Amino acid sequence: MTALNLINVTLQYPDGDGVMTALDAVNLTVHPGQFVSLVGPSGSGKSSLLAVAATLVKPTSGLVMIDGVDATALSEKELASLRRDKVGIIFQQPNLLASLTASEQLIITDHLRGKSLKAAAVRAAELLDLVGLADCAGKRPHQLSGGQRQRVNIARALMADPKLLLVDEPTAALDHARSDSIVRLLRKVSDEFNVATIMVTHDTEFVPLTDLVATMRDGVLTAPVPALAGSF
Ligand SMILES: Nc1ncnc2c1ncn2[C@@H]1O[C@H](COP(=O)(O)OP(=O)(O)OP(=O)(O)O)[C@@H](O)[C@H]1O
Repeated sequence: MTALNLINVTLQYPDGDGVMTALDAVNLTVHPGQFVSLVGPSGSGKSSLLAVAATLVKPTSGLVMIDGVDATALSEKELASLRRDKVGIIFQQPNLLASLTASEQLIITDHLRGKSLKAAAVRAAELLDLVGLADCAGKRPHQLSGGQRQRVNIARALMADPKLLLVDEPTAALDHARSDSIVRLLRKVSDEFNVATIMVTHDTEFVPLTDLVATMRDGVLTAPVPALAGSF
C-alpha cells in the first residue's frame, strides 16, 4: 500500500481572464517510511502540492490517494476524518496555543479525537521523550526555544500515528545547528514510525538526510531521484 499517490494532479487558479496552473499533471508516489525532499524556486507550486496532499485543497483534476483511499471522492466530513487520522501537518511556524503546556498541546489533539485523557497523556509523554523534550512537558511556548517549539509541533503531528507527514519549510526560522537536528529528528520519525514524509525545503544541504528529492518548476514535478549529495 502506498502512503500517498498523486495521479495526474492538476490545480488551477483563476487568474484575470485566464487560469494559473499551480500543479501541472503531477504524479508522485511515496511509500511508508520514505522521506522525500521537495525543492524548487519560489512560486513553483511546492506549497500547492502539500495543500493538495493534505486534502486541504481539492485539485482541478486527478486523483489523490492516501493510504489507498481516493480523497477526491470523499465528502467534506469524510475528508476531515481522513486528515485527522492519517495526515500529520507541520508548518514553518508551530502555531502552538500560548496558554497550554507542551504536554497539553499534544493531549488536546487526541482528546478531540475521542481518546481518553489518560491514554492521551501516556502517548504525549512517550512522544515528548522521543523528540527530546521529556524535561519540558510542563513548559508553555514562551518558555521554549524556537527549535523546542518545532519539536513540540512534530510530536503533536505524530499523536494520531499518521501514515503521511507533510512538512513545509520546518527549518526556515531556525539557525543551522537547530535546523540540522530538526531534519535528523524527521529522519528518525520516518524510520521509527514507518511514516511517509514529504518536506518542502530551501536548505538543499539537508536534502542528503532524506531518501529522495523531487524538484518542482512552474507546476511540473520531476520524478524523484535518490537524495545523494550532489545529485540534484
Ligand atoms: N489561493 C491562490 N489563488 C491564486 N493563486 C495562487 C493561490 N495559491 C497559490 N497561488 C499561485 O500558485 C503558484 C504556486 O504557488 P505555491 O505557493 O504553491 O509555490 P511555492 O513553490 O510553495 O512557493 P514558495 O517557495 O514561495 O512558498 C504561484 O504562482 C502562486 O501565486
